[in-house]
Amino acid sequence: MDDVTAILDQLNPAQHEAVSAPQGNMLVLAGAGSGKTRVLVHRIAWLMQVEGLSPYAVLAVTFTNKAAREMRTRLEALLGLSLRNVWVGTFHSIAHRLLRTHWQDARLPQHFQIIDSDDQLRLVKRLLKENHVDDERYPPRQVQSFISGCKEEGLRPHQVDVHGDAYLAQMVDLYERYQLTCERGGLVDFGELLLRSLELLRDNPALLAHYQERFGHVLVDEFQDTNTLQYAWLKLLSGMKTPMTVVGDDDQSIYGWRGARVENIRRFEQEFRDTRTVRLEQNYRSTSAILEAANALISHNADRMGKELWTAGSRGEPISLYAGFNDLDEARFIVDTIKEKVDEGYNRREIAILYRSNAQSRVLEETLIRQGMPYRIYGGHRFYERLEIRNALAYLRLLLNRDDDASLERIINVPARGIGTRTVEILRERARQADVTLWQALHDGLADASLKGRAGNAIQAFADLIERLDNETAGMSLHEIIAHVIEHSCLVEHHRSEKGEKGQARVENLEELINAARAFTQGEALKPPETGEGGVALEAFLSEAALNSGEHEADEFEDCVQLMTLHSAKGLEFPVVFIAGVEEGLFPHKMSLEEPGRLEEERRLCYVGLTRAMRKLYLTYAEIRRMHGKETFQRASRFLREIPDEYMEEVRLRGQISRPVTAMRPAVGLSRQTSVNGGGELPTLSLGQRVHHPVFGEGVILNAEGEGERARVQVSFEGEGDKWLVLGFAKLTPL
Ligand SMILES: Nc1ncnc2c1ncn2[C@@H]1O[C@H](COP(=O)(O)OP(=O)(O)OP(=O)(O)O)[C@@H](O)[C@H]1O
Ligand SMILES: [Mg+2]
Repeated sequence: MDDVTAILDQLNPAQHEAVSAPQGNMLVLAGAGSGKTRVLVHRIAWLMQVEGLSPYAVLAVTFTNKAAREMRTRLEALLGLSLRNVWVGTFHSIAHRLLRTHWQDARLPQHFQIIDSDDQLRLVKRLLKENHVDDERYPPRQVQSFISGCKEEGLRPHQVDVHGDAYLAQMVDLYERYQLTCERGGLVDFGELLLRSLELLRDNPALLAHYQERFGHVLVDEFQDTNTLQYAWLKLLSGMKTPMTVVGDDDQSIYGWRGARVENIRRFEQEFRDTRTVRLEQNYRSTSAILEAANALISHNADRMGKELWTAGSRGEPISLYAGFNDLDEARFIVDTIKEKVDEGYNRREIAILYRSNAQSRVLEETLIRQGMPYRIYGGHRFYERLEIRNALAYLRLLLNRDDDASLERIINVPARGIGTRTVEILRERARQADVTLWQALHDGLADASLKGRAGNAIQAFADLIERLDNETAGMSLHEIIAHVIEHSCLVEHHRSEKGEKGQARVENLEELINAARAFTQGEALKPPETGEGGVALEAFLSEAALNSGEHEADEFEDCVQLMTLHSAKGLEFPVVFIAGVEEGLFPHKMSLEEPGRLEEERRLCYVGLTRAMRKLYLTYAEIRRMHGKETFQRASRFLREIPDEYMEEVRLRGQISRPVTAMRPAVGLSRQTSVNGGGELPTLSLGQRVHHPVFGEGVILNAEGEGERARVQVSFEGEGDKWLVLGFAKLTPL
């Protein structure tokens, strides 16, 4: 009985009940950190150990592959045996496994290929062109999301009701052609994995019976984020007979924008027979200050399923709130505080920095790198490794050096301009034979007319574009060059037309690259360049970017700070958590303010963020942030006001040399009328104030540091950009 004791030992009575309940349908509905995932793991162990279920008979669905690996490890530890045969995975990985095993029944070629969303988009564009469909009326991204949306709802082209609507009929026609092309090429997109495996089971009664027989129990974590298709898939697989255990939290439903249906929780209770609903109310993760703050925040949402959460833990430290002068100061505060925490004895991996938008990581990453603090971006790429950033950098590299083959290949058809892989192969072959670079081969091919027709025109247009960008940017400053190139190469437009969060994030990242360039020339962020303008600065900037992307890479097992978006933090926990950029427009994200229901989803995302913290939580925001290439004044997020004061404490600066002096720091929510310096003969200035300079003209004070004679201010001048000026010398007049 030792093993059974191990399974039940570390559970409270409600968890105990859930884990050891007789087999049947069960819904565990409970708030964050109440042990839902723990219950799921222990229930699997119980089913195997006590109910005698074979490892082969368990199907467990998790949200990420990492969660699946963790679940397997924890199970092996509980049961003391190796469990390579258990089916634990994400919906996609399980569907994939089914299709690989039964490719014939699924009417797929044996070596079918999975395509990602970029491949999918390329395919859609080709179809639009081949069929002479106007891509202004039917933007490729829209067609792509229409197709994915249909698949998520389980709809094949003939099942979409067009109601005589010509526009919709065209969409459906494209969907049909897309599907035909995929069938011919043996291509399977992500949505198809699920839909195809659903159809596989539905249309093969013998196979379905086999799996229904085989799986003795189906378990699902993070059930609140399942979509319509996933729900249908579970329903089919269980045949409403195989018992299911699902765990979830309606307050943590954060993927509505991707088709997740929180209603699935209620549907489950209604549709699955004799569902036992268990509520867990004790939170084991966080201090009571953190938990109460999260409870208060989420209470601002209407239409919740209602759950109570309490903790027996201590109140702990209050949540620290820090208002940075700007995003850089915010990052400095975070990294300095992390250093203190490490000195206090925390491991770096116990500390996480969470943010709403991907682009926010750039300033944080640079500050971490500068301070020699190893970090890892969880569930995503580091800033300089992101696809859109690498594309932009490839254009810039090509401006400096046409012979950079890797960069040329990377962007020759990005955004798509009709240069196919065959043309690129011809170029490559030519270059190899003549022993020249691709750029050279391309020119030779145009000169001797061996590249002609449509391909020739497209190549010519590309060569012209690069030359034109080069000419147009001559004499520009670094950030202007970058702004010009990302705009006129149409990279921004390319991603802007992408629907949803992903495209938005890519546009934000590109804009963030302009910010990086500005900061670079001001010597704020990366190493300051030796020489000032244009090409030289560009070269220095590109080298730094290359270094940033490779050199400081921490390997997976190194003890390093964890950076991730709030979305990817779901299900995880860390002793120390920072949430950066808690500002209106950023979090809640401005996109969410336009669509009904989205604000509540942002609030749930905030609830997810707060409840990741175990012992200490920091919320930070910047009063001035560079966004979309320019400085904007930011307001503290409404979410901060929704957390009662009693759980929060404002952090003020402790007057370190590398930071602005205390007197300059405006208090949270107060006006910025704080004195920049107290010196008698110097003018009294405040952040955000307009000033006049005899040479640079009018500008706004963005930042300040140092004291007395040595105090410096950063001023954003119209037309002159940002400059740091020493107050003692600069003749600034307040306006
Ligand atoms: N009975 C218990 N005794 C001690 N610690 C527990 C108990 N139950 C859960 N925990 C611990 O509490 C923390 C939260 O548990 P778990 O991650 O399972 O919660 P969850 O409900 O899945 O959270 P989330 O909603 O964030 O996914 C974990 O560190 C877990 O080990
Ligand atoms: Mg969990």
